[in-house]
Amino acid sequence: MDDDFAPQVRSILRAARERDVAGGRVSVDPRSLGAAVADAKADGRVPVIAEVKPTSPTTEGERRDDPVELAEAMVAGGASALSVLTEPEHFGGSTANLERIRAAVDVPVLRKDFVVREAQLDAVEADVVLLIARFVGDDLGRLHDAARERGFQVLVEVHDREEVARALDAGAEYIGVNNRDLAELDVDLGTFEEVAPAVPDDVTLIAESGITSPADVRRMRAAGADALLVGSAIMDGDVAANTEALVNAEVVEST
Ligand SMILES: O=C(O)c1ccccc1NCC(=O)[C@H](O)[C@H](O)COP(=O)(O)O
Repeated sequence: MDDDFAPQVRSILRAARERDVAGGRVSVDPRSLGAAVADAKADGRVPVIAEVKPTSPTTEGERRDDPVELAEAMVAGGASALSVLTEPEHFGGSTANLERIRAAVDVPVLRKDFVVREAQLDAVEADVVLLIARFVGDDLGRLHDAARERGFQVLVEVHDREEVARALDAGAEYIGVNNRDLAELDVDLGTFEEVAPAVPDDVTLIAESGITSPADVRRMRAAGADALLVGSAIMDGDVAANTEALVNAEVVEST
């Protein structure tokens, strides 16, 4: 299976498989992601999940600002929820960052990492955890159940319609379609447009990766996205202003 992935992704997976977790089982009382998305829609804001992403295999350099200050600026810019990278080797993240951010803000916080074993769910409390269908293979249902038993909401990330079917079999209530192809690391917003019709209306559907402008936001929303997960375009420059521009992408100017 790993041969299908770009070398950077194979390296991420190797590191994920080797990462140990000390400590006991977590039990989470989560802030509702569904309610945060619904509140934004009711206010005429685009539901944006802004990502604290210090670096990545496809980003040059690393943003070294205090992650809590970045997170607070994203919330000030209108983000409905945050995604926080906890993967240390390739994304400059940490579980400590997530703990500090979750204590500082009142919006739901997604733990963005590459969980491949049940024990890794216990690394830190978060409102939502990510499971990547392509990485966990046949373990998706078991890991989804294990995460739900701990109280987490679960975002299942998919890249094609076959993975949507597997996510639904696992009981997914939140599905993210990643526009970034983990085999090649190419980004194509057409992926979301192709896959979204396979997701039932009662699932909260999130468009992930490659969203860089208000026009991209409108394109993903027109294709059925309930919410958008945006990292690089928010992290590049003034994070509050960048978030605000995407959150207000559907505001019609009155003259
Ligand atoms: O972002 C990367 O370079 C990357 C490389 C390999 C595997 C995963 C990667 N990103 C993970 C993500 O899911 C994104 O951080 C997230 O969807 C935001 O994407 P973007 O808005 O394009 O930064």
